[in-house]
This record gives sequence, structure tokens and C-alpha cells, in this order.
Amino acid sequence: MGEEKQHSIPALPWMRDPVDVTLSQQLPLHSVPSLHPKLKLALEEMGITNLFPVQVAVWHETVGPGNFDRDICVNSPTGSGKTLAYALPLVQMLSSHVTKCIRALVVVPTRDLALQVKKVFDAVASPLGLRVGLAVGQSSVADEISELVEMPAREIGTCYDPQCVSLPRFQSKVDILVATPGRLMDHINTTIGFTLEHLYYLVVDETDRLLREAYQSWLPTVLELTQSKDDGFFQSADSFFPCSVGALRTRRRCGVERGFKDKPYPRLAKMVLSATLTQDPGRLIQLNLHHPLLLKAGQMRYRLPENLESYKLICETKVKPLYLIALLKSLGEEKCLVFTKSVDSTHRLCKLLNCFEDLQIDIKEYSSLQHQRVRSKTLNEFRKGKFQVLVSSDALTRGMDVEGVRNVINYDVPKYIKTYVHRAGRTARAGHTGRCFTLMSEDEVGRFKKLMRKAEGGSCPEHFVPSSLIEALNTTYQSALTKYKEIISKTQKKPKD
Ligand SMILES: Nc1ncnc2c1ncn2[C@@H]1O[C@H](COP(=O)(O)OP(=O)(O)OP(=O)(O)O)[C@@H](O)[C@H]1O
Repeated sequence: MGEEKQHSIPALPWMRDPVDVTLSQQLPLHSVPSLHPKLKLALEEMGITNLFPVQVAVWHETVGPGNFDRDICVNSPTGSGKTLAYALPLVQMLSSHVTKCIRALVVVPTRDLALQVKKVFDAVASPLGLRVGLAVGQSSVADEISELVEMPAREIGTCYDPQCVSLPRFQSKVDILVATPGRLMDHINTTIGFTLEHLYYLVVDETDRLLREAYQSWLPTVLELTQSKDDGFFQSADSFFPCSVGALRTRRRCGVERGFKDKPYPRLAKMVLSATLTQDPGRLIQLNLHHPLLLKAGQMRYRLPENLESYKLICETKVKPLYLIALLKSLGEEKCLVFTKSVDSTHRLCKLLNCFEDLQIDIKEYSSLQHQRVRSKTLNEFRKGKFQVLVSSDALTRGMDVEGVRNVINYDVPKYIKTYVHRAGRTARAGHTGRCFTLMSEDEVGRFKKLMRKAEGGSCPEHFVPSSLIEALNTTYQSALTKYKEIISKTQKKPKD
């Protein structure tokens, strides 16, 4: 709740004077200073001709004159291109010195998001000879390990006892690791040969979400593991098996710490990003940021995408499904994402919608109750346009980039502006247009208006569905309701003893 409070002046001094990203212009690739020709080519193959403002600003602070002297915090709208904003400088900076060890770690909150981020990295990293790995628990641990760590050939008589004089040499197979916190911790705790000792860069995407949930203390663990050898942490040989680059001393970027009279010290360079970056000092302190620089879009704390139109649709609660169907019908064949308040509501709504006769709209459910494989399959089919409407709880709100989603519908009014920002942000991405409709009763209008005032671009006129459409669907709705109630009562009937 505390985080949702509107702080007009952030408590942290460095947050009060941000670089306004909206003042940067898009930049054609040929004008991007120092852009590696292979990276330029890779971007062109992705259909990218210009860098977006946030990408230009981050480039300037990392590869450009900023020289990554400060840790970078990015607060820019959904769909503004934050993934490439960090992927491009990381890939360019890592490509100058090729050695196989994990030198960049990107942590994201969910598996589907990690898969999406890896895809972006693959497109730009492989042309520069860099490999990207995944630690997300999509496959078995053994399969994942075999993709990440090169096992030493076992010779007769060798053992993996750390006390043993001739230690086996493990080697990382990847340069960049995209991970979710849970599986990352599994590898840290149990995978022999997995080390973050050589990490230069740490990216925490969807920072506010990741900082809210501690996930077995992943962040303090990563920070501790990547501390300078001078701190003595790595001097205990029995904590880790060395990798083949063990002799190579990681030369991280130097930062000049105040109070140490220009004495440089090795530091892990960090980038943290979100469309709704927390301002809570208690949360941000966990990141141990080095003279952080805030790159922010616009004046207000929350900003909606420029080409997003928000509408409210007022109806009585008991006829919400009918209005939803009428709205979906009126939107024709456009791809829509419908958000509900919970996993249960998603399931119930989907069941009810599928009781409508002759609806001629394909509707599927995406929920955390489903097995990951089912979820990923549903998402892939939705991406490919195999069905039109996906109903989801907030499991899908963060970061997911599905091409062609023209409409987002809030079946339930979001409680917080952050939730609205992330849900609505599944459309109107990368400069495209999009609409977000929120269904609500008269009673909810006041609270919703108050909520929307917290976001830049939060004007929200009323949308009307033609009453003729509502009337035409009413009979079908009544029979769908009856059918739905029958199904529910059947499933709830307990078997007799
Ligand atoms: N320079 C560019 N030119 C054209 N398209 C781009 C460019 N950069 C990114 N995109 C596209 O914009 C879309 C949104 O990018 P991305 O997913 O990185 O946004 P985001 O800011 O991380 O959003 P969110 O906050 O929702 O995670 C993607 O489809 C991506 O391919």
C-alpha cells in the first residue's frame, strides 16, 4: 500500500533530479555513436531503423560519454523499448573482450518474460559471438546445467573434492544469463561449476516487482557473490570450484567512492528498470546502487503510453459478462486481452463465456493455476493469432510483449494505478495505437477517476456499447447463464459414499 502512495517529492535526493528521457529524440542507427557494425546489422534484420529515446539515453550513459560511471535506474512507460535499452549496451560492451564466463546477469520475475528477453538478446548477441543462457526452470535442472556449464572431461583418478590438489576445470558456456530468482538460487546453491564470480553487469528488470518479493534472498546473495576478491569472500577455496578462467582476475568497472579520495574499487555495474519504478528508499537500498542516475519519462511518477486511449464502460455488476461480450463483438476481430482480479475470476469468466452459443469468438485462459507448459503453449498460440481473446489474471501484466494486441479490457477495476499501467501497457507498445477499456459500476467511477489522476495521460472518457447489441445478446446471455449454473452445480456435487 505504501508504495502506491503518491509522493510528489521523492525521499531520495538522486530521484529528485532525473534526466528526462522524453527530451531525447529517436536516433537513426547510422547516427548512434560507436555502434558496432554487426550490432547495427542485427538491429536492421529485426526491422529496427531508429533507437527509441530511452535506448538513446541509456546508450549515452553507458557506451557513450557517461561511461557507465554511475548505476542506472530507468522509469519509462510500458512498450518504450527498455529491453533493448539494456541489451544493446551490454552486448556491445561485452563483445570487446571475449572470454567464456557469465559476465552479465539479467533477472526478471517470470519464466515467460525470461523467454521473451532471451529471444531479444539472442538476436543481438549471437552476431557478436556471445552466448545467452536461461535459468528459469523451463527444462529439467540437468538439461539446464548442460546448457550453462561445460563439464570437465573426467580423467581416471580425478575427483571433485575441493580439497584435492588437481581441481577439475569447469567452464561457463554462456556470457549472458537471463534468470528468474528461484532457479538462479538453485544454480547458485547446487550447480557445480556455476559461478557469478566474473559478473560485470547486473540488470534487474521489473525492479519494483522483484524487490517486493524476496525469493530466498536472491539479491543479497548475488551481491555478496560478486563482491571484489579484495573483500576476502573468494579467498575461501572450499566455497566454490574454480572455472577455467579462475586465474583471470575480473576487472570490473571502477567507480570512485566518495570518502575514499579517488581510490578506485571494482564494482558490479547495475541497471534497474520498470514502468513503475519504486521510490521507496527501504526497497532501493537493497540494490546497493553506486551514485545512481535516474532516467525518467515525463514529470509524473506514472506515465501511460502516448498512443493509448483509455475508456470506462459503465454497467451494472450483474450484467458485466453481457457487456463484455457486446464490447468484444463490437471490436470485431481485433486481438484482445481481458484482465480479471484473480485466478478464480479468470477461470469462472472463461467458463461462462464459453457457454455462449454461437459466439464466434475464440477465448482462452492464461492462469498461474495452469501448468507452465500449458501457459506457454496458450501464449504462443495467442502470439501467432490462433485465437482472438485471452483472459488472464495479473500473471500476464508485467513486461509481456504480444504483437498485435489492439485492446486491453479490465473486466475488474484495478486496485492500484501500477496495475492499470502494466495491464494497459500490453497494448499501444512501440508507438502503436491501442485502447484500454475498464468495466465498472456507477459506484466505482469516483475511485477509478481518482486512480487515473495519478498517471500522466490518464484521461478516461466514457465508452458506450450500442444498446441494440446488448438487447440482441440478452437471450443468449440468459441461456449461457443457465448452462453455466448447471455445469457448476454438477462439478460441485459430491460423490455419494
Ligand atoms: N528501436 C525500436 N524500433 C522499433 N521497435 C522497437 C524498438 N525497440 C523496441 N521495439 C519494440 O517495442 C516493443 C516493446 O519493447 P519492450 O518489450 O522492450 O518494452 P518495455 O519498455 O520493456 O515494456 P514493459 O515495461 O511493458 O516491459 C517490442 O515489440 C520491441 O520489439
